[in-house]
Amino acid sequence: MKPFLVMSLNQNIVNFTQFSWQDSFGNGDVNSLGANPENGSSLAQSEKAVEELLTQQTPMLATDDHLIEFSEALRTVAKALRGSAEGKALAQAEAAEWKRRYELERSKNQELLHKAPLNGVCADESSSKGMDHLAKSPRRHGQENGKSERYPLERICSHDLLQDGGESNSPNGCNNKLKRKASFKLSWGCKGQANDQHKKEIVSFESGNITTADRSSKQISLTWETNPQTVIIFTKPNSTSVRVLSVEMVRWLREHKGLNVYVEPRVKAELLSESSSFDFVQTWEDDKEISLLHPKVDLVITLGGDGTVLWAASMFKGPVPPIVPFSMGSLGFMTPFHSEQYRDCLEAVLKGPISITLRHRLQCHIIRDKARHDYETEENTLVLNEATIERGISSYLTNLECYCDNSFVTCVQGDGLILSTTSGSTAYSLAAGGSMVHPQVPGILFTPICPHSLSFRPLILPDHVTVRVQVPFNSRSSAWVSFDGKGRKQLEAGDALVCSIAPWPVSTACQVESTHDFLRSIHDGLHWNLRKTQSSDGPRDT
Ligand SMILES: NC(=O)c1ccc[n+]([C@@H]2O[C@H](COP(=O)([O-])OP(=O)(O)OC[C@H]3O[C@@H](n4cnc5c(N)ncnc54)[C@H](O)[C@@H]3O)[C@@H](O)[C@H]2O)c1
Ligand SMILES: Nc1ncnc2c1ncn2[C@@H]1O[C@H](COP(=O)(O)OP(=O)(O)OP(=O)(O)O)[C@@H](O)[C@H]1O
Repeated sequence: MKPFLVMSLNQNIVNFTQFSWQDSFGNGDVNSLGANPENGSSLAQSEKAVEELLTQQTPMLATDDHLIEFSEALRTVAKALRGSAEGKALAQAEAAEWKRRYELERSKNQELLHKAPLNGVCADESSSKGMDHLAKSPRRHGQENGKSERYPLERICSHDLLQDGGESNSPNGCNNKLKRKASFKLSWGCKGQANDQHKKEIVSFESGNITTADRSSKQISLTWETNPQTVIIFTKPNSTSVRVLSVEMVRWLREHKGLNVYVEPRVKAELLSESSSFDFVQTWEDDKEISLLHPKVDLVITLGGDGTVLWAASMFKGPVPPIVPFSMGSLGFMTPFHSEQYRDCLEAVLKGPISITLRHRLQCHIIRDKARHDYETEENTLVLNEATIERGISSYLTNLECYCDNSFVTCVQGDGLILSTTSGSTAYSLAAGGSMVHPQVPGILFTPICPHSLSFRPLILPDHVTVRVQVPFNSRSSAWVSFDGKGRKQLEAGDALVCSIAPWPVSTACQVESTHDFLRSIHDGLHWNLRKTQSSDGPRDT
């Protein structure tokens, strides 16, 4: 070893190594390193400096294996870090542009609101459709109960984000004439409480006293600010009743509601085989194209069971439009709407306001041991229910090392482990002994499958953590991971699955409201705690 070289290198790489080791687990504080675009160039310089330093040193002996390995590791770290900083700079530039557009749009809205205080018109509506039309509309924001209300500045309004940025050139008609999505606002409040501003500061500590100012999660209500124009329908395949209903629903949405309708390619073929009059229905060619549709789609409708909701959510790798799930399966934890009453339900949803359940998703990322030096890694997968890591066809116990924010949790020896969202708590996790958790409780369920230990109880972890599950190098067998029961992938020794809460939840429309719907689903779906009531004629405490 050459002490001088090691010292110089250490001075140059101290930050690199800290960043890389943390970041590979999804926990690194990227801001501390890549907070400004200049970091990209300073990191490139550091990388160059490392290169120079390495070439300036006295020639290494062939026996200096450690040193060679160390310098290779350094180059990899520097390369990864530079890529990360460049990505960050790009994202920041994009965020700044969005902020600028937001500010511009907001001041335009306020100006227009000021000019038209009597009808409470949302600015972009007035510019796109004209005041006359708006004055006639029965559902103007701020006019409910005859009141003329100004928007609270803190409201969350979708239209700033969802303006249609560009036209797709899809051959299947994705380049439709729509200019923008319907805008809506979300408001938070408990029953009977007029508070519709969500306070960001949940905990205050004025004068040294810690108090909670607000709940982190509340019943959320969605109010359309402009009329929804476009819906997308996902249907369970190979079901005659679903097929019959989809034909009827598509016709009704077009003829009675004047909506643009997208369906899956398979369904479009089915509709055309019914009648050529369905040629107005739009579709897409491959699943990548559908994610481009998000900026144009106001509402997603599912016809099927929970699996169809999972399927629909999986089509959106980023933000998901609100989903209206109709129950056409046997259980239906996430499908509160009755298909027989679809017209009334859709009328109510299209009119709004509606209660929604905001269902968190997990983003899952596989880190392959053999690709640990590669900057490019496998794509993230988003799950609405769970990621399951299990032994697959192997007859050996799984041996999974689990870490939570880099703290060792435990080693799972058994059939496997389920990392579930709270929405998924009533699915596989429940069958494996996990608790049922209200879907709006933020958290990650850590549920073992048939653990070979008497004391392994399931855990519920907070929503801010990152969980890493690793197949140790000395494991007797590999493991398999599946996502919402699909897309199974093998995890070999040294591979890891990293999961954290995704920034894109799935909002599903409620029949009544979130808690009511959840309780109804566990009563009706599972017959939870059903027992004959004990009669009162018997012994009593005196
Ligand atoms: N032993 C088990 O209970 C078990 C085993 C494998 C998979 N699953 C679940 O099946 C899901 C995939 O569903 P699918 O419909 O594509 O497959 P599927 O057709 O095999 O149906 C699985 C069942 O799970 C129910 N289900 C799905 N999500 C649910 C939820 N969030 N709450 C309550 N029940 C739910 C469905 O209604 C269905 O009855 C997986 O995400 C997993 O949770 C359960
Ligand atoms: N549009 C779709 N395209 C392809 N597969 C789908 C689609 N919708 C649903 N599926 C798959 O079909 C399967 C069954 O769907 P779903 O759970 O909705 O119906 P179900 O099994 O009849 O309902 P339940 O489980 O409540 O009885 C699921 O595995 C789901 O992934």
